[in-house]
Amino acid sequence: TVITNDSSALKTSYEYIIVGGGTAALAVANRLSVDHTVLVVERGADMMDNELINDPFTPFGTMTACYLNMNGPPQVGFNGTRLFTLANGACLGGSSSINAMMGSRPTFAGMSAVEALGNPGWGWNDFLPFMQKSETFTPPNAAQRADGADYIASVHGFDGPVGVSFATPFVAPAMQTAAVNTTELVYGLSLSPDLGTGFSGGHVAHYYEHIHFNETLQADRRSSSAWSYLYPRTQQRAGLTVLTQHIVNSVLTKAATHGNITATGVLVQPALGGKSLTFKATREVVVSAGALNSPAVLQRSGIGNATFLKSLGITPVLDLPAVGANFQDQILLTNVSFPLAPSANTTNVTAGDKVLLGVVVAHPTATNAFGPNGTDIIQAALQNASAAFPLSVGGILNAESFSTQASIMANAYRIDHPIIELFYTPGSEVLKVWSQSVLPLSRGTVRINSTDPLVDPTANTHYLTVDVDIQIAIRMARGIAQAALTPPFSNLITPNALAESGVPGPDASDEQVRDWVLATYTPGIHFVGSNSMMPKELGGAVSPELLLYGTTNLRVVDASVVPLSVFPHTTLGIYGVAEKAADMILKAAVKS
Ligand SMILES: Cc1cc2nc3c(=O)[nH]c(=O)nc-3n(C[C@H](O)[C@H](O)[C@H](O)COP(=O)(O)OP(=O)(O)OC[C@H]3O[C@@H](n4cnc5c(N)ncnc54)[C@H](O)[C@@H]3O)c2cc1C
Repeated sequence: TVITNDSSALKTSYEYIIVGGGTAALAVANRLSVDHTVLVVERGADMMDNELINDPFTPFGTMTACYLNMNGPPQVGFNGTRLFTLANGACLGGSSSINAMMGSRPTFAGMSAVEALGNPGWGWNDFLPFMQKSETFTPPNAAQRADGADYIASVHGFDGPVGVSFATPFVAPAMQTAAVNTTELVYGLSLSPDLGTGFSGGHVAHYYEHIHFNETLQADRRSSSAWSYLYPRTQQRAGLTVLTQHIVNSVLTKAATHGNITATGVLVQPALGGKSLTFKATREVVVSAGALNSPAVLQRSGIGNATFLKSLGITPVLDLPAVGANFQDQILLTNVSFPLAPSANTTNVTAGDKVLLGVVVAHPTATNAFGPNGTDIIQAALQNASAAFPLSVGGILNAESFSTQASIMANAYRIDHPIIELFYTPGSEVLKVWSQSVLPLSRGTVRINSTDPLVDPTANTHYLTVDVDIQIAIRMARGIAQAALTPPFSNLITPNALAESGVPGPDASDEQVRDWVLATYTPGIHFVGSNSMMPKELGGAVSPELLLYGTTNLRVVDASVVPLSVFPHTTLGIYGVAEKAADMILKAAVKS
C-alpha cells in the first residue's frame, strides 16, 4: 500500500476512487484493492503513530489534529437557542480514529425496520454475516468473566480486521456490578451475556469496545479503521494508493443513457495549497466522506436539489433533492456527574487513570421505559407527530416519507427495539450516568453554503423538533435520576449527589424535566441519513445497492446512507455496511 501526501508520482487513472479515508472508506478500499486498483483521497493527515489516537484510554474529546469541530447552526434550547459544534474525525480512519470506541450493534428489530423501508437484503439475517466478517472478537479472559463479562460466540467474527474486546484492565469492576444491579431494578431489565445478539428485549450489559491487544507492545490499542484495514502488515495491498491531505472538491460526471449520469473521476484540491488536479475512475466512484460531508461533495458536483444548486451558481447535473435531506442525530444527556461517596474511593469503583466511556450499558424497550402500555404510548406519539416542521425545513421531502418512517419505528418498538440507552462511566472522583436517545424522528438537512470545498457545509440536525423526541428525552432524564437514587449504585455516590448534579429529582414535573433537557442536551455525534437508502419516492438518495439514483456507477458508502438511526452507536454497524457494499461492488465488477 502506498500512503502519501505527494500527488506527483501517482497514476492519473484507477479502477475505483474512494472519496474520504474514514471508517467505511478504508474497509471498502481494503476489500476492493485485493484485485483492483484503488485510490483513496482523504483530506486529513496520516496520524499512524499518534499515541493520543492509538491509546484506547484517551477516548472522546482527546484533541489531536484529527479532531474537527464544525460549527452547527442554532438548535432549540431552554428559553432560546443552543449552539453546538459537530465533531468528526479528519485523518486516516476518520471518526473511528477519535471516537469513544463503544461497540454496539443494531438489533433484529432495527434492521427489520431498515428492510421494511424498502431495502430488501438489509434485514438482520442478511446483515449479521457482514458485521461478523469485519470483526475479530476477543472473548473475555478469566478475570473479566469473574467480574461479569460474557459473550455468545455464534454472533461474533473471529478473523476479521476490526478488534472488538473488553478493555484490560476491566475498568472499575465493582462499579460495573453495582450499575448492572441498579439498572435491572430501575428498568426491570436482565443482564444480557452479549449485547450483539440482535435481540434487545430490554437488557443491560457490560460494554465491549473497538480495542485489540497489540502483541508487540503488550498493550491494548484502539482498533480504528486505519489500524484495522490499512496499516497492519496482513492488510497491505499492491493495488491500493492512499492520498492524504487532499480534499475532493467534486465528482466529475458525464451524461449516460436514459437521462442517467456516469462518474468519470474526481477533482481534487491539495489541502496544503497548490493546483487542483483530477484523477480518472474507470469503474466506480465511491463517496465515503461521512454523513456531514458526503452530501457536500455531491452538491458541489451538481447533484442535489436543482433549485438550491442553481441558487449557488452550480449547474445541476442530477436533480436529486434527497441528497442532504433526512439527516438525523441522536441526543445525549451527558452533563451529569455524581461525586463519589468517600467509602467508595477504591480502584474497584473508580477509573484511576484509565478513561473509558460507558463500561455498562442498558437498552430499555418502550415497555421498560414507559410501563406496560409503553409501546402503545409511543405508537400514539409517533402517529400523532406532525410532519409540518421537517417538511418546511426540507428535512423530509414528503409527508408520506415521514408517516412511513414513524410507523416503521413504532413497529420496531413493538418488537423490542431499544428506545433509549443509559450508560455508566467511572471517573477518578465522580461516577457519570449518561443517557442517549436511539431512534429520533426529528429530521434536518446538510447543505453547502459555498462552492469552496474548504468551507464547511451547514449541518442542521433540528434536534428535538418533533414532540415524541422530547417525551423520550424526559424519560431519559428520569432514568438517570432513578439510577442515582437506587442501591447498590446509589451507595457509591454521596447522599446529595443527585441534588448537586442539577438533574431533576423524582418530584419534578414533566415541564421541569423538559426545561432541564433543553438546557443541557448535547449532540449524540451519530450522524446518519443525509443520503438515505430508501425508495426514491420516499425521499431516498441511494438504492439498496447504495447506487445514487440516476447514476450508473456512483455509490455512497458511509453513515449517510443509514436511513433510520438504528445503530445505538454507529461504528460496528458502519463496518457491516462497508463490508456489504464491498461485496456488492465486487459482484457488480464480475458481471461487467
Ligand atoms: C467524538 C466522537 C465520538 C464517537 N463515539 C462513538 C462510539 O463510542 N462508538 C461508536 O460506535 N461510534 C461513535 N462515534 C460515531 C462514529 O465514529 C461515526 O459514526 C463513524 O465513524 C462514521 O463513519 P463514516 O465512514 O461515515 O465517516 P468518517 O469516519 O467520519 O469518515 C469520513 C472521512 O472523510 C473525510 N472527508 C470529508 N470530506 C472530504 C473531502 N471533501 N475530501 C476528502 N476527504 C474528506 C474525513 O476527513 C474523514 O476522514 C463517535 C463519533 C465522534 C465524532
